[in-house]
Amino acid sequence: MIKRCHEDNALVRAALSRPGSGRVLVVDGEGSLRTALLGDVLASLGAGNGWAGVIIHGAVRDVARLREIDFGVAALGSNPHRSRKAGTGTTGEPVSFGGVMFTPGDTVHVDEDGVALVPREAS
Ligand SMILES: O=C([O-])CC(=O)C(=O)O
Ligand SMILES: [Mg+2]
Repeated sequence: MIKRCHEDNALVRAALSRPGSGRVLVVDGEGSLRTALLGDVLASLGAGNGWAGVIIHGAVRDVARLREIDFGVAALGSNPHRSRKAGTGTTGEPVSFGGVMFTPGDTVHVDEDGVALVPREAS
């Protein structure tokens, strides 16, 4: 989980550089569609490190290539602009967006229609 990485994807790269063990990285980009928090390079990095995918409350880019990578991507939209690499945000805390609180250990189901969350207590 990455909280409040507004138009800054340094923490996304850092997280996807570590072993994913089949997990989904949840990223709270505070809903900004002005810069992309992930593209094909970071998606390939995550796939290579065993991440199942990402849920991004923000934008991505390189969409045509993302479709070819075995890595799930759910995002609000796309934008070709790059993000800052300053390291804004925090890692590991619960994050909340779209009226949903994501807590480490929850299960998520994602398809083309959207995201469904199964809280840890219910699974
Ligand atoms: O480098 C970035 O900031 C995002 C990107 O385009 C990629 O991951 O391919
Ligand atoms: Mg790229």
